[in-house]
Amino acid sequence: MIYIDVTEAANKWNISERSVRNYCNAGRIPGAVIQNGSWAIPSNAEKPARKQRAGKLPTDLLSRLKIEKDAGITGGIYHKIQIELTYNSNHIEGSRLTHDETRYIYETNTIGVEKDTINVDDIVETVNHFRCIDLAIEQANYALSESFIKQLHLVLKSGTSDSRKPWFAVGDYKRLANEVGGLETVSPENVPNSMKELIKTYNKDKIKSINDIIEFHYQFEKIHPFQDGNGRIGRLIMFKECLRNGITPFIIEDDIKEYYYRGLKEWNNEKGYLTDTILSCQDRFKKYMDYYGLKYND
Ligand SMILES: Nc1ncnc2c1ncn2[C@@H]1O[C@H](COP(=O)(O)OP(=O)(O)OP(=O)(O)O)[C@@H](O)[C@H]1O
Repeated sequence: MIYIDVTEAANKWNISERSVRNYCNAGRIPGAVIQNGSWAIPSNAEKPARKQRAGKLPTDLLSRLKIEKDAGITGGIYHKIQIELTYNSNHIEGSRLTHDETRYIYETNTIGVEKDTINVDDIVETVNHFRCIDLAIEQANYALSESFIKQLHLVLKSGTSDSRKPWFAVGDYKRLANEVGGLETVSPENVPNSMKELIKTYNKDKIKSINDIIEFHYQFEKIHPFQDGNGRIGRLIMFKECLRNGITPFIIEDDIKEYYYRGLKEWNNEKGYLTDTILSCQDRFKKYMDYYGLKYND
C-alpha cells in the first residue's frame, strides 16, 4: 500500500490539513493509519463526501446509520447500536460499567460515580468502542482487510494501560502466546500468515452469507491474533460484514453469553449451537429495525 501524508491529501482534495485530520480521526478515510505519530493515508483514498442534512430518512440500515451518525441524530438506531453493542460487547469481556453508565458516557461524555471504584480502562475502552463502531459503519462497503482489522485494534486499545506495556502491540498482532477457553491459539510468529490466509479465503466470494460471517468469526477467534481485545474486534468485524452484505446485524447480549461461548467451543462438532444463538440475536435486532421503520431481507 502506498501512503501519502496529511499535507499531500489536503492539496490533492483542496481542503485544509485540519479537515484531513478530522476525517482521519472520525474514521472517514478507509485504510488511514497512524505511523510514527502522524496519519498515513492510502494514496488511492477518495475525499469523503460532505455530511448530508437529515431529511426523509432511508429505510436501509447502512444508509440510515451513516446519515444519523453524520448528522448527530440522537434517539435513532445509530444511537441505540452505539450503546447496546458497546455495553454488551464490553460486558461479555468483563467490563464492570453498567448499561446506564455506558449510556451516560455516550450521551454526555461524563460519568456519575455510582460505586466506589471504576476502572479507568473500562471507560477508555468504552469510548474507544464507540469510535470502532463508527469505523465499521464508515468502512462497511470496503472489502475486509488486515489494515482495517488492525485499525480497529488501534482505536480500541489506544490510551489503555495495556498500551503502555512494552510487550503489548497496539494496532498490531500479538507478541506473546495466548490461549482462549483453555485451548491453544496460533503462535505469534504464525499469526501474520494465518490472518492473510483467512482473509484471502474469506474474500474469495464477493457475496457473503450469515454462515460465512460466523465461520470467519470462529476462525478469527481460533487464531486470536491480538494480545487482547479479540472478542470485541471479532464481533465488530461481524457487525461490519453484516452491514456490507445487507444482512441483519446482531448484538450478542450478555444474557446469552454462555450460549455464545458454547457455540464457539462446539463449532467443529455442531455448528447449530452458534448459528442458532446468532439467529436469535438477529431476531432481537429485527425488533429494533421494525421500531425504526427499517427494512430487512433475511
Ligand atoms: N472455545 C472457544 N473457541 C474459540 N473462541 C472462543 C472460545 N471461547 C471464547 N472465544 C472467543 O474469545 C473471546 C475472548 O477471548 P479472551 O478471553 O482471550 O479475551 P480477549 O482476547 O482479551 O478479547 P476481549 O478483551 O475483547 O475479549 C470471546 O469473546 C470469544 O469471542
